[in-house]
Amino acid sequence: MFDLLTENNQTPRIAVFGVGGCGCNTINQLSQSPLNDNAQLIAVNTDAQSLAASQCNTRLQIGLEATKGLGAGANPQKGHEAAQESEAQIKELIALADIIFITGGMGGGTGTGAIPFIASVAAELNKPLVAVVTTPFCFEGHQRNQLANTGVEQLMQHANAVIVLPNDKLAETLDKKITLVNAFFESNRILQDVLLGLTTTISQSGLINIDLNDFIAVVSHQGRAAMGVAKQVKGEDLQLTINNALKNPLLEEVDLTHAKGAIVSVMATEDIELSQYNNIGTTLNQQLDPSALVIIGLTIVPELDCDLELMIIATGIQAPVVSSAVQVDAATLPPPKDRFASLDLLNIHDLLNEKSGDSRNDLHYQSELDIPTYTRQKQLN
Ligand SMILES: Nc1nc2c(ncn2[C@@H]2O[C@H](COP(=O)(O)OP(=O)(O)OP(=O)(O)O)[C@@H](O)[C@H]2O)c(=O)[nH]1
Repeated sequence: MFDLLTENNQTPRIAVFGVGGCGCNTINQLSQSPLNDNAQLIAVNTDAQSLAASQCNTRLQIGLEATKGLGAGANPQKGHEAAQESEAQIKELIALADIIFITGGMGGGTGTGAIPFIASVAAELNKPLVAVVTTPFCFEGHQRNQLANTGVEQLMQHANAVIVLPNDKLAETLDKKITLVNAFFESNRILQDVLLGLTTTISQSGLINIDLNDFIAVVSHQGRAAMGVAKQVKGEDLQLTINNALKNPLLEEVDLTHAKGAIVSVMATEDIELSQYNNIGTTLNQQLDPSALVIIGLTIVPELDCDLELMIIATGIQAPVVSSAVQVDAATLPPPKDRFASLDLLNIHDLLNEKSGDSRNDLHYQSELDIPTYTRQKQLN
């Protein structure tokens, strides 16, 4: 049913699980990107039809008995049972990797129920796991938002780090007139970029390396994680770039002073000055918990089209999160029933699959979303 890379080489083996409709969409789009050979994409779903449309080589249908291949019907309990039923296959896939990334949308049945279960299996096998999940749009209703919040809480009990990207925040960055399908598609591009950034960070050999052990040391602080990306254009103040990365509008508003660790990946031309490099470390140390472990990797990219690019992942954030999902005012919403039925999402998923097939050479979108250079360069090669 699946075939995972087992080659024993120096670079860590990364398994990227996309779970449920949203997770499978994201890794479908990710499968179009030039990923390192050490990263294996694994589509996991209860929905046989959606899985059949996946472009990933490794596909795992979970819970054949529990769901009959028809999805979990927005019931996280069903999603959990489905993953439990397929525990043996999940274990086998996790055992083959050194680090696990997992992505999906919280608020439905499969992702919300199965992602925390998969994270618990990884914890049992002592494999580090970083989750990147979305929370529903406000218009999806109070019920989905509540399911999503419960799912995130459960996930945090098992994952090393949980990066939450609220769909509303993703939408804020898009044109107000964007169609619903395009909003999902573009938000998947952002998810895709976060995952690509993560896998690249630990696969790349730089001048100052971030190796797997560094990465694990920082993500080992359980709790929320936040990730920001920014570019320093020529002549811009470095401080401004660092602040832009720390105040990434895509992420939940987290208080970084509670962060216990940070991984910083710097891409720069060979002109980078020692003082600039030091400045990044000093600024971050001022913004984070004084005891935070900060690791800064540096990769020289001679043909970089800006002075430098920063990717910051802050981990171990335990303080309450100001989340748009939590702030939903039930009184302003129509009756608390699920207005975003899974059937609608399925249709959207079909359209997204078609769209991701169409977009392989669509560099117009990429420049619009300011995809980091390491992604673009690989795509152009
Ligand atoms: N950004 C983004 N969010 C999505 C996408 N599809 C679904 N979502 C979000 O993820 C939540 C869960 O939807 P799905 O992933 O389709 O649900 P599921 O986990 O497959 O669960 P079931 O359909 O109940 O089996 C939704 O409420 C949306 O907020 C997508 O393609 N992109």
